Amino acid sequence: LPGCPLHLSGHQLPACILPRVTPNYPENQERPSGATIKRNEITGEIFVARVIHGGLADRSGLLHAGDRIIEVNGFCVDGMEPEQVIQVVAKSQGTIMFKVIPITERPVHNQTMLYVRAMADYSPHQDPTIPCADAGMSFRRGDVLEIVDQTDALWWQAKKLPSNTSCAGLIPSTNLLKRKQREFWWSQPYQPHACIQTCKEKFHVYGKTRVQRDSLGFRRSMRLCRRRSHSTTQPSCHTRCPSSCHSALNSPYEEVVRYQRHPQDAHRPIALLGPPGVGVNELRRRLIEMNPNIFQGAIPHTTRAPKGYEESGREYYFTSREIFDNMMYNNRFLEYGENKGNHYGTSIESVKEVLNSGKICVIDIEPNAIHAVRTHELRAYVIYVKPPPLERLRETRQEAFITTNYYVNRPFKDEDFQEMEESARKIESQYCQFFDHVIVNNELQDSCIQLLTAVTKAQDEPQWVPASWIRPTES
Ligand SMILES: Nc1ncnc2c1ncn2[C@@H]1O[C@H](COP(=O)(O)OP(=O)(O)OP(=O)(O)O)[C@@H](O)[C@H]1O
Repeated sequence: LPGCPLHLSGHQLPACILPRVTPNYPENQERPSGATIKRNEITGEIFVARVIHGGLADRSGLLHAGDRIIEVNGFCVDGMEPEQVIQVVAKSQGTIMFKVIPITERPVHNQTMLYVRAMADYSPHQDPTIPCADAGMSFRRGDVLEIVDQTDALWWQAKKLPSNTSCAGLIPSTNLLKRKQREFWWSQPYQPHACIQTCKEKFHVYGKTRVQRDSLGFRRSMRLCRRRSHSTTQPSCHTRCPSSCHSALNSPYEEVVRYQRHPQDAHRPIALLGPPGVGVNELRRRLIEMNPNIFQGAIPHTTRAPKGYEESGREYYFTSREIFDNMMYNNRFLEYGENKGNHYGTSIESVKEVLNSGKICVIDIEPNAIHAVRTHELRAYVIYVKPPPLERLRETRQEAFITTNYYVNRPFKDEDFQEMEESARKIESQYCQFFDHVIVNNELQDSCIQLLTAVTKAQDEPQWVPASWIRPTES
């Protein structure tokens, strides 16, 4: 490998020969690239353990996993510890000469490209088991990764997208990361029913009531009764807190594919969510009002009796308790709940009805309904509305009003903002990997423009979506 300055790293395990990126190699600016080596403990022979995809060794085409290294720059490496081999490499200047016995049967790389969305955070420098931390790649929940090599059962090679580097990094395979998550899960102190605690907290956080404010029924009582039902009936972990309770058991990577909606296909519904009072309803209302021929909300079902001016199919679908229960048991509701003895729910059918009419359905959901809208059937585009920093909340919400259990339209107080921020932190910590887009609701006008742009992109531009939406028969 002519002239590559080498950097030593990976003091932990099987050693790395990692030519560190330097200005001489501008295309590799961000990460080390090269290969890792290992020693056969019985024979003392040194082998190339892994060649990093797109790194120097890979691009040279001269070193391959399984090659036996005999000499480095004339030094016989047999019997040396991998760290000593690295020392030799490190001291080399200019051209580094490897004498190798090539592996006789090179594995054939006929793997298809795999793209995944990370459902967990990972930091190689906090993982003592990684063969070489400097060859590792960190990622955060929600990142889309291109898996370029899965030959090793434990350590895959991947690039984070969008990527401007040719060089991959090591990441734990699905099985390995699952194992790590399980180990972490068991290492945590026992917390009795952590999931239900979350729900209670949620109810506490979301425990403000909202009156129905306009004839179009924005927001309706859905959020309200959802929250109330948390207080009256203790929800089961599975239905209410899937992401918090089962994260340790779920796959840490979700396979994704690039999906471009065909102009003749139904539009993707837009699901807005955010902490109480952040402005989800305001943004949704403004979007629909901007062009009611294009955007429409879903009409909820209710078991309550219609008021004089109400018409079934306009404000609500008025249904019997029997039909409501039936829909509930058949999982036909995205959300449902109870308020003052009446049941309310947003059904999948009511969303599809809007979509079938050619319009874009815009709904607001509770965070735990994300899983109900991220399905093959609906293919929703999830937009998270995030509060701006406290200072900006104080400045922008001077004329705004909040409706709580006790007050209708009272000015915001500092404690409302703090509650909003706390709730935002919780939502983000549990669900950020499912957000397709985030809008920081600072200036209302800007947020509306951002929302319109995001909604348009969701319909007209390719997006990463779960592969199961496109190949629904596969799990
Ligand atoms: N960016 C903004 N700047 C100023 N005021 C805003 C902004 N966004 C929303 N508001 C105002 O804040 C108040 C609360 O907004 P909204 O009712 O939409 O919140 P929400 O997220 O729907 O809350 P909840 O979950 O409690 O129903 C409203 O008076 C709204 O007009």
